[in-house]
Amino acid sequence: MITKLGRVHEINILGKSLFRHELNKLDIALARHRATAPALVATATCPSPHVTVFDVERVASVCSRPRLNVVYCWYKHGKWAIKALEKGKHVLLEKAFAANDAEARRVIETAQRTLQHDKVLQTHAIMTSPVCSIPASDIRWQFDLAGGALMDVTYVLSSTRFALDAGAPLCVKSAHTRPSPWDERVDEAMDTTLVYREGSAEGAEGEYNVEATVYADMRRANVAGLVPRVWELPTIEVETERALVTLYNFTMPHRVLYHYIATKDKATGETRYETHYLEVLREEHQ
Ligand SMILES: NC(=O)C1=CN([C@@H]2O[C@H](COP(=O)(O)OP(=O)(O)OC[C@H]3O[C@@H](n4cnc5c(N)ncnc54)[C@H](OP(=O)(O)O)[C@@H]3O)[C@@H](O)[C@H]2O)C=CC1
Ligand SMILES: O=C1OC[C@@H](O)[C@H](O)[C@H]1O
Repeated sequence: MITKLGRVHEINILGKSLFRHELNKLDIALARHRATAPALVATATCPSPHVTVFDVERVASVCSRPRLNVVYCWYKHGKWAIKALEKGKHVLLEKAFAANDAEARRVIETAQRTLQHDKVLQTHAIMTSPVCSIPASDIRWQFDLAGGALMDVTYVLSSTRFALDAGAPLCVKSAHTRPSPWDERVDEAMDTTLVYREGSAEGAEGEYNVEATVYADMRRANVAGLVPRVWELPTIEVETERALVTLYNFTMPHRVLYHYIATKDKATGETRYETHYLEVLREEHQ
């Protein structure tokens, strides 16, 4: 399930790189002539066996299929995108996504009217390093070098902002620190709740406020003094109205370290797991 693909104009800017990395998540593609469709897919940077190509004139009937959720359209016309949007599908459009101003406005108006974003209710991001894994001499502990847990594992903040498509937080609701044993000005751990405005990235007004908790710890105690908490590799949980999405180890998705993206459907209780290892992506793109 893709809960939110982003605004139409941002998708266009992302272009090929999004196509390359997101292709496996796409369900259908549209081609002007069914006969030429395989050739079109073959020219893609990373042809995916998961993409089914349909004659674009069939978009309305194809989009009636409930399991299809995203339509990738690489034509400079909005009419097919509008049909897909009318069926409640997300659309991924190549530039220019419309032939003229009026058509562009129709696409945007249709998207705003039909796309139902799964509203984000809250997020929780965590990243910890086991006690003794960072020696006392490390720059991460030095106040003059901007040391401290939140400064070092800032991924908890960047992932939160990514999930919420948000700019800087509106306010700090609470913040609890555990000072470093070597310098109390440096946070060894930080546990904070921030309020963000969803959609406020790059100066946008945004839509609604969301509470986000983050926990960063550079000297996390082992369980029973022995077991490092490997499950606290950088992880973010994003709770939406319909799902709980967990991205485990999103910064270092290597096979050795393991990672996953879990999507739990709140209605059915079912959880779907997927992995996107860097090595696999690299191999596929060579
Ligand atoms: N983007 C990413 O994925 C990652 C980013 N990082 C970031 O990279 C940075 C370096 O981390 P890491 O390589 O592990 O650290 P290292 O301890 O290996 O390197 C630290 C560097 O800082 C220099 N240094 C030490 N003291 C001072 C000082 N007082 N003034 C100026 N320079 C100093 C050292 O130089 P000298 O040898 O001369 O003492 C050394 O080159 C950190 O800021 C970290 O947050 C780290 C890991 C991953
Ligand atoms: O950037 C980083 O990524 C890996 C962490 O273990 C490290 O402390 C941090 O600097």
